[in-house]
Amino acid sequence: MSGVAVTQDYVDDSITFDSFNLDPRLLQAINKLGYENPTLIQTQAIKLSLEEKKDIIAKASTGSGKTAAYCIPIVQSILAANLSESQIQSVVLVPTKELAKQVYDYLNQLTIYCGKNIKVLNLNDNASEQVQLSLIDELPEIVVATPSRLVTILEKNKRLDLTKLKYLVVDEVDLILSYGHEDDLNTLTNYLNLKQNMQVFLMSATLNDEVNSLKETFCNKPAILKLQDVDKENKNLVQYYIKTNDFDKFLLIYVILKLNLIKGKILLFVNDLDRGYRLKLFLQNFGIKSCLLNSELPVNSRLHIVEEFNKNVYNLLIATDESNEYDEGEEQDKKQKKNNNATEYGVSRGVDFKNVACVLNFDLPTSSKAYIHRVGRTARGGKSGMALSFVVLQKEWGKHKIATLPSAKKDEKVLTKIEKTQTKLGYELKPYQFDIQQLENFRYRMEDAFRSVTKTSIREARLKEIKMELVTSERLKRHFEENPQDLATLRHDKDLSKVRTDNHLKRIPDYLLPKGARKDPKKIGFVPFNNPHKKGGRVRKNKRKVDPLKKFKK
Ligand SMILES: Nc1ncnc2c1ncn2[C@@H]1O[C@H](COP(=O)(O)OP(=O)(O)OP(=O)(O)O)[C@@H](O)[C@H]1O
Repeated sequence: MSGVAVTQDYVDDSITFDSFNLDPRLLQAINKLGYENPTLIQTQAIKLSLEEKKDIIAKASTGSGKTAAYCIPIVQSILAANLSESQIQSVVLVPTKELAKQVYDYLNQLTIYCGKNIKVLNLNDNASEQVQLSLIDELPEIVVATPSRLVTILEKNKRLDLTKLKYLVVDEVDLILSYGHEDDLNTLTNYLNLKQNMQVFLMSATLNDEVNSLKETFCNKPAILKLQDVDKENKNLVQYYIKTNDFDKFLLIYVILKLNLIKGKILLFVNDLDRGYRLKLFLQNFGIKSCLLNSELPVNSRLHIVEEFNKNVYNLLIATDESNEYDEGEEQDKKQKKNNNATEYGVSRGVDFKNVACVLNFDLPTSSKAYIHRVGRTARGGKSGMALSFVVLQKEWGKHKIATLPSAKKDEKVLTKIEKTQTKLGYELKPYQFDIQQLENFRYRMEDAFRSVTKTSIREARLKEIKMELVTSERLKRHFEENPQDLATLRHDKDLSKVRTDNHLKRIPDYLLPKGARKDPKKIGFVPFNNPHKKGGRVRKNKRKVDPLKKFKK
């Protein structure tokens, strides 16, 4: 990731990494990553951890560099201790396999110049149990795992000794707790020498009440870092919403994508599995390619999809966010909570998606917290980004049965909460003004395409996709290490079962385009969509550069 920088707001440019007295091997790796200055959370965490040996509870914005904030002190301490015999010194707990791989890869980058002095093991990779056991016997200095995986291995294999552990990290701690890993964490306490020469890091962009109980169990007078508020004047994330109805969401997305109204890569969120397939099939009618990311896909495919998306192979990723988190005070249905445990929720939470221009909430999340994590997938790594959310008006909800999503009934309520939280963080959500009349030209084509996607076609597509991905996943498994080049041919954005031959829908006839765009297709992105007569209906001129929603001009 050389040349990449986090959003300037977070960077602590009064300090350089040299000032932490880090081992030259680590400094060189940080250099290679392209980091010039530490972020605020990194400065604080590195100092507190290395100089004061403090336990740390950190709440810092998405994309503010929390991973390095705990990885750098860990790697530094291991190098400084220079133990003659290796031993398992650190455990990093993360909520998903995706994050396990991400943190594992990151640690490998940080330790690239450390030779065999630091071995990192990902307990959630695909290696067979035999292989994993032999890797455990090699006593890796750092182990990355989900809590459930770690506990399974601990219970099965007495060779995994964590009594000499020096560092324990729980990343995305509120998510780990919200979704039933408490039992695993409690079991884990039996295998640790808690509060005895062990430093603990609890990290997240959002924290909940349950973190307090964890604090009592695991931490010893922790330093609590809250680095949420950044410079209010200099925001790289612009946020819009559109109030609409269930059915018109499909019209909006069709027009936005077909007319290329958003420049750059889009990460689109839907709230349930079938909707992801419905949307993909619907867009397929117009020749719009997309790639799905959901918990049902084999993990290898998921990892590969994220990797390829980060390499800009796909422009549109439809992620299913089944987390359905609730804000504090909102009673969460017990059944729902159980369901969340069963599925592997949050395939996108915490994932370091690169260069996402727009997070598009096709379905609004159910909580302001989930919103923070979703929109935090953009405006990372020094880039600007936008979030656009479709919000279903309560009075419109349920009028179009097939297009309706149960959670959307509360969209307006959730939006109010989101606005409140974002205001606290110094952000503002603006209504995206446009002239709905101009969309109407596209309505019959949208309806045509919508009708072609039936329940049966969704079911078939889902089955086909999983079969396809299982095959891909097997190939990925075998080839992941040996032939990375081969992977390029394994695309995940292929069309799903043909719903109908809809070639006529793929092309937009000239007469349907707003005047400014006719005859010159290149002009499409600059067509007026806003009603210029409406107050506030235009995007301000000087916003054009940072605003990925293109301005329309006659
Ligand atoms: N000091 C730095 N300078 C430049 N870039 C950095 C720095 N620290 C981290 N980054 C980069 O910023 C991006 C975001 O970092 P990271 O994934 O750790 O964020 P996070 O705080 O964990 O976010 P989330 O809460 O969403 O998981 C990564 O691509 C990372 O490599």
